[in-house]
Amino acid sequence: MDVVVIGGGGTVGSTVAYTLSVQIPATNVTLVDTDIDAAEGHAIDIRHSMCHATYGLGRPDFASEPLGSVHVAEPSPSVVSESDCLVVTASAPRPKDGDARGGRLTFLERNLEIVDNIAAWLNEADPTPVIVVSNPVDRITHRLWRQTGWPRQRFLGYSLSETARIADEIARQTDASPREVYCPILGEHGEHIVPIFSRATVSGEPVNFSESERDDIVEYVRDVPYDVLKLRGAQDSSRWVTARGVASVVQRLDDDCADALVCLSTPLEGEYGFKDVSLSVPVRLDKDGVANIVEWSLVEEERTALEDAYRVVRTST
Ligand SMILES: NC(=O)C1=CN([C@@H]2O[C@H](COP(=O)(O)OP(=O)(O)OC[C@H]3O[C@@H](n4cnc5c(N)ncnc54)[C@H](O)[C@@H]3O)[C@@H](O)[C@H]2O)C=CC1
Ligand SMILES: O=C([O-])CC(=O)C(=O)O
Repeated sequence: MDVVVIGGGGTVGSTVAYTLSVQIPATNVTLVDTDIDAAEGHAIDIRHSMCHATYGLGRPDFASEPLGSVHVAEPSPSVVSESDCLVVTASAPRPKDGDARGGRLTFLERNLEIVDNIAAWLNEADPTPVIVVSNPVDRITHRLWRQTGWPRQRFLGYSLSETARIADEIARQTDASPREVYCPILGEHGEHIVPIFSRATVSGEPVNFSESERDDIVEYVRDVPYDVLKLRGAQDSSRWVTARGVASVVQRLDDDCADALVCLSTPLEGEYGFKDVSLSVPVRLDKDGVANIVEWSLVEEERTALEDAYRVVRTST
């Protein structure tokens, strides 16, 4: 599989490249970045890390598999046309107040300019599935769709770290393993997340929380990326959970795994009664991106929260 990471010289982009090299060793990754030296520095380092696999150190099974590579390239439509998917992590540096809760929105104006620049060279290329990571992800996904003119089915805004965070918190509260927890999240990647507790399960069984327990869980999910930022220093965002989630979406595109649903942000044109907005909703994926959007029936509280997310995101898109 050939994956282009636009913003690949940065924290998340380079970690996506590394994670792909471990999770799907045959992947060829191309890093595109305005800071070409940073991208080259990461490409060399990750290529060296892959040599551990060729020697079979610790993972002899890799030795017989084809190995991909990691390279840099200048932005060009041909790089994109030759790829199976794009990951967009390009971003302005985090603004001063961007490490406080709600900080994703502080990137909005500068990242809209950045994706407009990217769209200007992308739209000469053949439409390719795009996983958008740059924040605020729902608005940036929508803008990139509008500016490229590619089919909306190609656009997948990445919001799955919140699903991982809620699984971790529910596991803690119920004394279960996070692997046994399922609680999908719709809505905005931000303050207006909409956890679908009515579909939550632990070890395959429905789970009930009181209103105050639900509120505590949601507050944890809203707070924790900013706690992580502050602990590590404001320029180091949640690279590990994000990169692993993005690599898993890339893998899912490759698997053509039609039946399993995943919640990602994609442009809506009437689904859930919304249009002119991108929000996370359940989608089936195929190699071209969104195969179809699934409309779940929601309980009243979830429906109201989703409508709030729509109003907030749409007015600033
Ligand atoms: N959706 C999610 O779950 C997450 C989103 N993010 C967001 O992802 C973005 C990237 O985060 P980091 O990697 O930590 O930032 P970073 O600052 O380390 O990396 C951004 C990279 O984009 C490059 N860049 C800027 N303009 C460009 C352009 N026009 N073309 C190509 N490259 C360009 C920069 O040179 C830099 O290397 C941020 O907006 C962040 O908020 C981060 C973590 C999770
Ligand atoms: O605010 C950020 O850059 C990080 C982010 O979106 C996340 O980790 O979910």
